[in-house]
Amino acid sequence: MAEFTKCSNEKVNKWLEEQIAMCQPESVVWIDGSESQLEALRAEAVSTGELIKLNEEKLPGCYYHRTAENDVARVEDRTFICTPTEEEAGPINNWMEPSQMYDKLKALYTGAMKGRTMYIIPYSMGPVGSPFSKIGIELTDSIYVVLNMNIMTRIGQEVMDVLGTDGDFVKCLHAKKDVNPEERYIVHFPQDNAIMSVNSAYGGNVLLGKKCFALRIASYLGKQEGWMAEHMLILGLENPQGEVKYIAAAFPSACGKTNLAMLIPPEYLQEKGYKVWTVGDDIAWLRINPEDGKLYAINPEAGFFGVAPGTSEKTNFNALESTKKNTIFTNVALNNDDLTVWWEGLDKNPPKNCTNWLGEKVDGTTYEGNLAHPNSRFTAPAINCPCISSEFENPQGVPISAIVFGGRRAKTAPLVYQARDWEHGVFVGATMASETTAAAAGAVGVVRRDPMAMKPFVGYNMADYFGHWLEMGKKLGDNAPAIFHVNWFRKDDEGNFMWPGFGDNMRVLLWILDRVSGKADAHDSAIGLLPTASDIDTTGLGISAEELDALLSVDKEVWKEDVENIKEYFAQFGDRLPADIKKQLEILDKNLND
Ligand SMILES: Nc1nc2c(ncn2[C@@H]2O[C@H](COP(=O)(O)OP(=O)(O)OP(=O)(O)O)[C@@H](O)[C@H]2O)c(=O)[nH]1
Ligand SMILES: O=C([O-])CC(=O)C(=O)O
Ligand SMILES: [Mn+2]
Repeated sequence: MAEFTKCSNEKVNKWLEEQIAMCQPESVVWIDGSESQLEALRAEAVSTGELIKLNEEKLPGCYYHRTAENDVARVEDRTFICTPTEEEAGPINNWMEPSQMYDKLKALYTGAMKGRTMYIIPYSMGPVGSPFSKIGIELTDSIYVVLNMNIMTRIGQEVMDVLGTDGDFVKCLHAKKDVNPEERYIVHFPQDNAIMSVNSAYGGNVLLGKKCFALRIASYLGKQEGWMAEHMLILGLENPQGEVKYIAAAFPSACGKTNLAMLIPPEYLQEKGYKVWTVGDDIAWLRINPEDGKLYAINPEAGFFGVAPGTSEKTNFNALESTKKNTIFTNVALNNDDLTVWWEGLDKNPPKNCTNWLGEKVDGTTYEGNLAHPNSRFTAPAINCPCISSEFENPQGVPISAIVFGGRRAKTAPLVYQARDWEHGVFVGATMASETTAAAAGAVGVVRRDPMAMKPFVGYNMADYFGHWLEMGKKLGDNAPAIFHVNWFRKDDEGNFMWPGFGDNMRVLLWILDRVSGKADAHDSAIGLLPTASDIDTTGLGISAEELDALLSVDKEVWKEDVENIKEYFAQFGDRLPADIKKQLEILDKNLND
């Protein structure tokens, strides 16, 4: 068995011994987080071709990587929640009895790291040492994973110092193996605080601090411990008086979280003094502060794992700026002449001498297909972001004034509406639906129900998760943030987006905050509280009153169809579905038929 240096925590040592015995790596290396160690790993990855060093003048500290053609997105049908009983995982998660799954995985991991190095990455989700942070240790045989985890989380010896001799940690094991999709598994054992990933090298499947820990395991812990782990961006909106209010928003993958989190207000609002500050772009951990009883959020991550295509100076200047140094690009196109990167939507100049995401040398100016994969990504340090919030490292988090749900709905959902109260808001979240995107393997553009944007990420029974939301509302009482629903993706009959989106979404955020502070009116409708069209500021937008009315319209017939779909969806939860959710469905049903 490969030698390894023991640490002062016996639980860690015991676990390491078992994993090393099973995976049989040739050598074992602790990641201490030092720049010299990371630099040596970058050089090694470049020497083997795992990474390509990009143009040092144009993209200092940046690297390029491609994953296998069959390994470019999360794989939901290979993702398992292995609770002791199937009931606990619930009807929308894949489940297998834990000991059976451990046996299956053991066969796959045995000898999986032969001839390779196992890296031990201690990492903290949340600022190191914050009372809200949690520690994981990921074992991996991929330098790419080490370097990405270094950007996405806080890693190294300082984390081991906080863990101490007796601290608990989430056990994360990743073996890249041979990326065989038939034997790919992303498995969570919530009761054991353990995650096992094998036969993939794609980010969402292998950066185990992110969706696996910070959402699936953390949502389970949150239910036990009375807090929430959510698929939410966090932004601060500063008004001309310099006051900042914070909004948390849950949208499914590739539905605009990173974009909204880094929004640049339209010019006329900038001139008035409005600003947006980014706290997080993907995940929020929310807790009730015992001192003031309000809901506070931290971003447990340290970087952005963002969708590259569609990111441009125009659509998301701040995200693009964030990728200008110390960033890893995955599955985008490479410009072979000057070693820079390109993706669809960056600009109108695809590189002529280009390597596409499949690794083929092509003429990018005439190539027919996508040069970058639609789910190609950048991994960028959050501190690169020009609008990173001064509260980004605040261990207490930021107070949340409004929660926003949203998805891609060509019809059905209006631009924005408000829930009547917390219970109704939980129902609005629970009945979210969205068209599928390239972020997960499978068909794109199919409407599916995605409660709170957590369908792929909830670590226990979804019905109990609704119950937990309701419970949190009871605890928050009058301090509960207002809840809204938005839809930037409504389409006209020709299939064009009706709302300009991006920076102009600020106009909707302003209505939301005006509602929170009691400055704006709303009128009740079958589905909730709708803005009066004149309350959405359309200055300089070039959108007519009729167009805005259409964006805010609620077609009862379309909604009635949706209700039938909701009923079917809820039926799978049987008696576990909370009574308050059933009651809200009856109210909606009645409102639509009145
Ligand atoms: N039409 C329209 N498209 C948008 C808007 N905001 C984002 N998009 C597009 O939606 C896609 C995904 O946006 P992101 O902000 O990366 O989505 P995300 O929710 O962060 O995705 P994940 O990182 O997968 O969780 C990109 O192609 C964007 O250009 C908008 O307001 N309107
Ligand atoms: O986890 C990933 O692969 C990327 C991501 O943010 C998502 O899919 O929501
Ligand atoms: Mn994102």
